[in-house]
Amino acid sequence: MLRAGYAGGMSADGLPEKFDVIVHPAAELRGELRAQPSKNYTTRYLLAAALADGESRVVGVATSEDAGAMLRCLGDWGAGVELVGGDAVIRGFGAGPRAGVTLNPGNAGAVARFLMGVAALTTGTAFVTDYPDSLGKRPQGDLLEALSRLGARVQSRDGMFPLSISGPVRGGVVEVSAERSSQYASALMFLGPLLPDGLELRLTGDIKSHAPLRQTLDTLAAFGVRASASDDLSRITIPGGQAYRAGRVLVPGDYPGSAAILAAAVTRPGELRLSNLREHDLQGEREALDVLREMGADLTREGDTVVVRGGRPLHAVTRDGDGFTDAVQALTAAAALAGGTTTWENVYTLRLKECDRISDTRRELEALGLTVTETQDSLTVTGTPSLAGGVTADGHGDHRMIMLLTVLGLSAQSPIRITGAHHIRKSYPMFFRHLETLGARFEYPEATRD
Ligand SMILES: O=C(O)C1=C[C@@H](OP(=O)(O)O)[C@@H](O)[C@H](O)C1
Ligand SMILES: C=C(OP(=O)(O)O)C(=O)O
Repeated sequence: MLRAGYAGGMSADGLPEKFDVIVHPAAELRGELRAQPSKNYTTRYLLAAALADGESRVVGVATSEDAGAMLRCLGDWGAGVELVGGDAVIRGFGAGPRAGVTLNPGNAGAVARFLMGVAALTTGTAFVTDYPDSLGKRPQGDLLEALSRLGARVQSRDGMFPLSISGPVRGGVVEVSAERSSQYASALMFLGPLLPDGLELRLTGDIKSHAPLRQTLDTLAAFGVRASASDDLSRITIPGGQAYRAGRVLVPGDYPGSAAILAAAVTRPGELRLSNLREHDLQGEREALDVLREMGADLTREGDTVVVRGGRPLHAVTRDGDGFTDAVQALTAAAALAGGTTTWENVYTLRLKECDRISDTRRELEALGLTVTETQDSLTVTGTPSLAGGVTADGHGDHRMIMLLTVLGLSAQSPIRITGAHHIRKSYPMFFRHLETLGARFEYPEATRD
């Protein structure tokens, strides 16, 4: 089976297997880029293609580790997986993934959760991860509870990996908490149409990450699955006995990763044209453009191309960050270089991602000399017009933290070293290469953390 992304030795980005990065200050960033394919649409389209009978083509798939994790797990479950040019051709297993398989979704939270939902179609699937300190610490209990209320047998280590799930289940009405992650509800949405009785989902708690839930509905529709939802998404109805319809889907550009490129471009002099970012897109991180504009950035749109004229002074904002959860780290970099004090509210779920993106951000920014405070569900940063740099920062094994620290390094007076920078490959393998084409300079010494 062909795999996306890193496959041992040197990877497609031409960088070593594990590396730190030394980020040199950039006088300016100038050039044109095409946004990489969306992580969240890639994972969804690949899964929906596997749940269809017949052959689907997912055009322009991401080459990130998370995409690779999904492809690997679907292959292990019995799907035919072939990479042809930039596309994935998937021969689906329909409602019948192989039983008795152990899946390893790597460090991919959404991939893991979506597959856990679908595992209720099997008479036993085990889940392990080689990231015990990251995915292994993320909570799965809300989804396991919903699955067990539907009649699945579940086993786990205190609601975390490693775990196992056995069906079959019939479906019906079920509650699932959406307070810690939307991925639990998305997981059940992928499962629902293939159950005899379908699913009447009741999302409980203060629902977080509405945008990815709408992307899941969008994906179901793209594969011919009927589903309806209340405006606030607290009730989602998926009739049972349906089939996913195989077909051809095109992955749109990735807003979360692009938010980091945009944050870099607005904070340095120069000009960037970033294409492949469609205007009417359900990715919540599209809002990053509005936030940067509100901060004072010169950012315009020409169709699917975003044009940035960088180096304008930025000022602080206060925003609810839940709608653009995967862009908060990128925007925090802009906030750290802006005048005034920025607060991201309603971002508690950031604590439950690849690292604790509230406390770990505070620690790293404080080490860079910034003033940062946190509450349970907010992060506040006071910007500085002049960042000294000259320090080593911990990437916390988290691609979004690495993006944040890289953007800061480009604006610092002395280079910043970021440990474990290879974890950028989880979502954006070409991140450093893309910035290099704009004029940034990096060194890639041996990694000093895993
Ligand atoms: O459904 C998805 O693809 C995702 C949902 C979000 O997670 P939460 O729902 O946990 O916020 C997001 O952070 C993640 O990167 C991808
Ligand atoms: C949190 C993220 O991903 P996931 O939850 O899929 O691991 C992310 O991409 O920032």
